[in-house]
Amino acid sequence: MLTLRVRETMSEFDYDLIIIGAGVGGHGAALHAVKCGLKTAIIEAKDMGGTCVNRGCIPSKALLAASGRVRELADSDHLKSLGIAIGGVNFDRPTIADHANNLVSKIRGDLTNSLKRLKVDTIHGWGKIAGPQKVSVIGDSGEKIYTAKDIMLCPGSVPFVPPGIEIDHKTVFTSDEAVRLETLPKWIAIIGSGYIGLEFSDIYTALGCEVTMIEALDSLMPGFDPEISKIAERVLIKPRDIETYVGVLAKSIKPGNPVAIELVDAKSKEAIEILEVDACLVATGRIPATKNLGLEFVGVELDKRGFIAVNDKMQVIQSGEPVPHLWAVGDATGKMMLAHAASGQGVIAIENICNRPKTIDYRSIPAAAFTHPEISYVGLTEPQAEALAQQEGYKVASVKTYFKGNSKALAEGETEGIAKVVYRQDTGELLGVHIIGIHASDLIQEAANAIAERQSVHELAFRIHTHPTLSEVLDEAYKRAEVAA
Ligand SMILES: Cc1cc2nc3c(=O)[nH]c(=O)nc-3n(C[C@H](O)[C@H](O)[C@H](O)COP(=O)(O)OP(=O)(O)OC[C@H]3O[C@@H](n4cnc5c(N)ncnc54)[C@H](O)[C@@H]3O)c2cc1C
Ligand SMILES: NC(=O)c1ccc[n+]([C@@H]2O[C@H](COP(=O)([O-])OP(=O)(O)OC[C@H]3O[C@@H](n4cnc5c(N)ncnc54)[C@H](O)[C@@H]3O)[C@@H](O)[C@H]2O)c1
Repeated sequence: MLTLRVRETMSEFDYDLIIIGAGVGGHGAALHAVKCGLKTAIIEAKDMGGTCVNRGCIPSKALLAASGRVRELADSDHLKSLGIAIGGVNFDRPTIADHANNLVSKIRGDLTNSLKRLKVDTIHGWGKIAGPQKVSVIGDSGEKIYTAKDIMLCPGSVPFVPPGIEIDHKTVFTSDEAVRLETLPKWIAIIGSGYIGLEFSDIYTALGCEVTMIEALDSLMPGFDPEISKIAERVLIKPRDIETYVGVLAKSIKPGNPVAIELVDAKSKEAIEILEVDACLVATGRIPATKNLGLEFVGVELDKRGFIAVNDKMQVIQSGEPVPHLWAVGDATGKMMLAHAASGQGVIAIENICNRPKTIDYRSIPAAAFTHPEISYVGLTEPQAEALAQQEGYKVASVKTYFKGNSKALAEGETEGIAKVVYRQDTGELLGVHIIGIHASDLIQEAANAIAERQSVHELAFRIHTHPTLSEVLDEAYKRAEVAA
């Protein structure tokens, strides 16, 4: 059946599927498309692997790994409590930067080869829709038109720089430059306390920089469950060389030596002060890279914020209706700006293209900040769960367990942190799990799997966990919830 279908489309179109953008969204979709027997091409204008591989997850995690070791080895009290004494720790900034750059090259090479091996055609150039089932690519040798039964848009996102902020890429820069770690400024301001602000404050402070963090909203790390944000502030901010401003807007930033940052009250817009620092990282969110995609040739308009509207099957939507043979995944859809969400959406789109209807379940997609210790979550925060419960007419409960009560955490001497489980009081259904503590990014997966299955704490409390492991922090939480429910 499948072979016949592919042969039919091959006679009619150049490809079964053309993907625009070879980030993790496009790459994940391409791998799955080949498994489904689709003749596939992927178009990339810049670097294979997109943001995650070249300017995002990969280099930032390499920097966090190296700077995390420095932090650990510099913590003489912690080492002493384990009976270890070392004579100080030295590091070499360029070698740490090389570690990140080399990892980027390796992973970009692996990703490119994986597409070659699977006979996915890689086309370099700017891809855009030229009409229904038609794509134009402008590359070094001019414009070429290709036809495809289905087209998938995966153009990703770029850093958002608020008006008034001038970027010179040297003294005032975004994560695109920060991941290269070309300097270690003595004093750096970080605008925004989201994922990037938090991860880079971890890197910079471990490597001896003084940080000033400026957040426009009323609390730091506003995206996390409020209880987790509070603990994160106590563990990741207060004990470190980090000064914070909340409810404060960076109204203008002028690059130079020093960098001048005009701070105003976020609500009243009253002037606060001019801050002078050595450098500034602007980490104020990301915007979709959706300009010049030729959407007008198929009558599609972007939403108000510039995202491509999609349904849960990843079909592009116009006026509430799916546009035939047009799909979009990844950051450009504005759902969850995470690498695994992008590739997960890609897989869902391919399943639907192959007539195996599937929808994406955002509730069960986990997220993590790779700080020391880490933060992770899946599902709803407690305030989100409360709001939903009020609409749907049930009550929400939550329980907490502490890393300081866990044998493995005690053995490691890493006892900061909690796991918080949010669930429906009537059925025990797990609604959200939030963790801050050592290896939180790995611990969250079992909760994500449980939420995907809409499991209840009544079932989860009977799952046997290995002893002694950090996973018992969650085991204990499920057991407490089962008793309380
Ligand atoms: C500093 C940083 C750290 C991050 N860390 C993590 C992390 O630890 N975990 C995590 O899950 N996520 C992380 N993210 C987020 C993650 O990188 C993104 O969610 C992910 O890269 C989105 O993938 P995508 O395929 O949608 O888009 P992108 O990765 O942005 O890829 C889009 C690609 O499309 C190309 N393109 C765009 N338009 C066209 C066109 N018209 N023609 C041809 N090519 C085009 C672009 O050049 C680009 O290569 C991080 C992001 C940053 C910035
Ligand atoms: N570990 C991870 O998974 C990871 C790591 C890094 C980035 N990312 C992804 O990249 C995206 C971008 O990260 P981010 O940290 O830039 O965005 P973010 O949306 O997480 O945080 C941006 C913060 O900046 C604040 N802000 C905006 N304008 C401001 C101003 N003028 N002055 C002061 N504060 C201001 C916002 O209130 C917000 O708290 C995230 O959405 C995330 O999905 C993920």
